[in-house]
Amino acid sequence: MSESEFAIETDGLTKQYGSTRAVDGLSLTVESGETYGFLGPNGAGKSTTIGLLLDYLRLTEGSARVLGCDPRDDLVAVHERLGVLPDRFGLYEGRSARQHVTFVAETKGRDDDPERLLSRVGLADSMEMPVGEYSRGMQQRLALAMALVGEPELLILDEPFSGLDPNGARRVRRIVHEENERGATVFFSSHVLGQVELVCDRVGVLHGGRLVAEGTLDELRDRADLSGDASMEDIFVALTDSGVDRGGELE
Ligand SMILES: Nc1ncnc2c1ncn2[C@@H]1O[C@H](COP(=O)(O)OP(=O)(O)OP(=O)(O)O)[C@@H](O)[C@H]1O
Repeated sequence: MSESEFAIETDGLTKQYGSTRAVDGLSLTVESGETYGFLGPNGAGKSTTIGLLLDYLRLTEGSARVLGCDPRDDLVAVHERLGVLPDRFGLYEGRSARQHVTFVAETKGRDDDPERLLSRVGLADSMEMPVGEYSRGMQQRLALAMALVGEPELLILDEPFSGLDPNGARRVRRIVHEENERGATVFFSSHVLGQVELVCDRVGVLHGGRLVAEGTLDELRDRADLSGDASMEDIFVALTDSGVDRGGELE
């Protein structure tokens, strides 16, 4: 276990692509054991941030720590303790879901039961089918099952609700709850605001590569000057569409 109280810490994290600052001086902390929703409109920099946390991308400035480790130095150690649902995941079309999960378990040196994990994501009945025959939502759920292998300390999920029907989304919400109950930290990006509202302890709102707000839903409502029954969508629009100062953080 890490000695850090933070599962994720970034300080001035920046990624420059030519003239585009995809992530611009991002400083955020995700506490161990919390469920943190990383929200932002298309192009806000969510996937780029996740890529930097996982060292899939090289940062331009600043720093990141994941489970107390610098991902640039401790890549293998960090990845063993992580479950990741990437933005773009690759599957072997001719292989079954069972083979995919078994492969991940072997790679991580774990003995998870593939059937149990695939049941959790609702794929038990189709786990022997070639995944090339899966729908988009089924592939997404398989990718989540692969992320769950080895009871990771930290789950980093890029848009876990994309492509899911309401039943699939409900199942994923339940998994997020269960993983959190078992003690895992869950960090996920989304623009599906309703899902974020239902599962997150805290939310960070990214806009133009910068954190425009961070806090509990109640704190964000206050910051956006909205009433107590304002939805996550109201908050999101107020914070990303108005003149709220960029980079402000909640107390
Ligand atoms: N490889 C790249 N080269 C140049 N610009 C890039 C590259 N990858 C991302 N960008 C730019 O960086 C910015 C942030 O993109 P990113 O994919 O991180 O956003 P996002 O919040 O994940 O968006 P979405 O919700 O649409 O997935 C965008 O302006 C995007 O065009």
